[in-house]
Amino acid sequence: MVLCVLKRRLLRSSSCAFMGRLQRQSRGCVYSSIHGFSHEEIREKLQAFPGGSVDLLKHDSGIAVLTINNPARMNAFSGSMMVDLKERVSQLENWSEGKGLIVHGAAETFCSGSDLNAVRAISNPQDGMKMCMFMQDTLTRLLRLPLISVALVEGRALGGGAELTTACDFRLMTSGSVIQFVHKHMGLVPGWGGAARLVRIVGSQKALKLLGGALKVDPEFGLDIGLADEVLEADQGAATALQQAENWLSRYTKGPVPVIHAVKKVVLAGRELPLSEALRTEKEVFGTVWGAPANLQALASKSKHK
Ligand SMILES: CC[C@H](C(=O)O)C(=O)SCCNC(=O)CCNC(=O)[C@H](O)C(C)(C)COP(=O)(O)OP(=O)(O)OC[C@H]1O[C@@H](n2cnc3c(N)ncnc32)[C@H](O)[C@@H]1OP(=O)(O)O
Repeated sequence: MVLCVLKRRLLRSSSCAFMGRLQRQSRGCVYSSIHGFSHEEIREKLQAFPGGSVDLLKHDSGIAVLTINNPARMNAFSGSMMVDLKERVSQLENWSEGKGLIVHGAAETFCSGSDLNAVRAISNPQDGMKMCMFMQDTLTRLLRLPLISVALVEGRALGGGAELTTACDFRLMTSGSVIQFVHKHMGLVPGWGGAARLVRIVGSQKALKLLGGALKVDPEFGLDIGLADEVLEADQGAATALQQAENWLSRYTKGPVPVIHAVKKVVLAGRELPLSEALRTEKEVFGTVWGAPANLQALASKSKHK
């Protein structure tokens, strides 16, 4: 009897710890006030550099489209767009029916990084650090969404735009597109978390070459080094690149929401956590799908995997 109660308490407390860990991991804030990070202060500073927008459209299919929208500046990120992006990510964190996300740029080009006009105005180290923390926080939360995400790269993804592509699970490149970490040419290194993520995607040797040489990655090179997952050729049937990206993504988002979320969570754990912690997380996530409706339905239907 006592043993049972103890066991139940232990289970409850370990499941609380697990939920806390998952929540921290999935909400994924990197910085807090201990790091001198004041969300409100930075937000106010960034709002002083307006222009463009970041737009979110959620489809009934469970796939949302996030559009970086500042075509007059090749979709460069103004300060207010950085704030917009954070708000859109918060909305996606609370989208319980969501399964997939496509991030793309307006007018057939991806994003040319930070708006250089804003960059020039805040080119002192203190403001640079604040912007860096703000964007690291946002892009980490973007990558940790329980959705399967794709960056659709048309035209150019430069500087911070290249970094944004690495905050998605996959990258699709259209013919003629280029991803380029131009930071070295600007006397910089990535600051939006792009270097850390790039190393995890292509490995440290290739990341060193891409950053050290500010190399232009075209679709063929992208596929070769594993930065691009697929090249979308111009479609004879006149499907737009966005429609092609939706078709591509829907292969991975087919199925019930809890199962897709579970898939993303176990992969995220494997990607980010030390093995023993990743295994524990996998066990806990497994516990949420084992015997759940989708599992019971599959068992009842005697499915064959031919
Ligand atoms: C380095 C890291 C840093 C960060 O992490 O925060 C950054 O991201 S800094 C930004 C890095 N990006 C750049 O330096 C891009 C500079 N721009 C270009 O190389 C070209 O404009 C290019 C290749 C994107 C497009 O060239 P194209 O000849 O096709 O068009 P235009 O040059 O005429 O560009 C049209 C229009 O857009 C303005 N533009 C482009 N990028 C930016 C930008 N990042 N910030 C502000 N404005 C940008 C460009 O000035 C033109 O405006 P216009 O008024 O017509 O002159």
